Amino acid sequence: MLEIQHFKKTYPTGFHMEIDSLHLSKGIHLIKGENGSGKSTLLKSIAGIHAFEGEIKLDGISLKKDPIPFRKLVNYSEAEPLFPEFLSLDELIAFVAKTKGADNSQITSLKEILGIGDFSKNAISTYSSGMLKKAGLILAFLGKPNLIILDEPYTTIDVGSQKRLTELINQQLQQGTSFLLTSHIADFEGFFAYDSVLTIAEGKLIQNHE
Ligand SMILES: Nc1ncnc2c1ncn2[C@@H]1O[C@H](COP(=O)(O)OP(=O)(O)OP(=O)(O)O)[C@@H](O)[C@H]1O
Repeated sequence: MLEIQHFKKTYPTGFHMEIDSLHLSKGIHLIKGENGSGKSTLLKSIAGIHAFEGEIKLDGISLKKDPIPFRKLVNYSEAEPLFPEFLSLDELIAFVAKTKGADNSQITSLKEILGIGDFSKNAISTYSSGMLKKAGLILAFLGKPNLIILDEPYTTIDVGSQKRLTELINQQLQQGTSFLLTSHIADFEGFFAYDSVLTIAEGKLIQNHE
């Protein structure tokens, strides 16, 4: 599903990340690591947000050679999403749904599962941290992506929403979508039957348990 070759990323602050070779099969994968180890850097690179050296391919499509087809296959939810404050979530959903090919029935169903009520009509500037997280999550599920990347999906959402999110991820997995997740929740390894668990430390992949 996902292939990474000769990956390098350096920030001006001095942080350096390097992964020589990584291949992840179709399914669900967990990325673990301490604060500042490089998890979000890797996820943002795979999502096409950060420039990097090397090659990233999803189902044979290269992010560098075919950036638009690649981005159509990957959806991403940030750990701490930021959106233009003057827009409402409904406006954001309408925009992303058009680019990702999501229909109204999918939008209605996702809103119900994630517990997104009338607040989606209001400007983002009025949202609580949980509402903002739900905004990032719903956008990541729109359309039919091959890979959904969720950075810290469970932080700040309530317990009921956490349970429904777990069901949603399992449902999408059965329909053939792959997932790449990170979490600092202590028992997160027990949440899903992961196909692999990767550990990152100081910008290096130190373990890859199949
Ligand atoms: N835009 C940036 N510019 C410069 N340095 C950055 C930038 N983003 C991240 N870093 C640095 O890169 C390193 C890795 O950060 P990253 O956000 O990938 O870690 P993380 O594993 O996701 O951490 P956390 O668990 O705290 O979310 C850190 O040292 C951080 O300071």
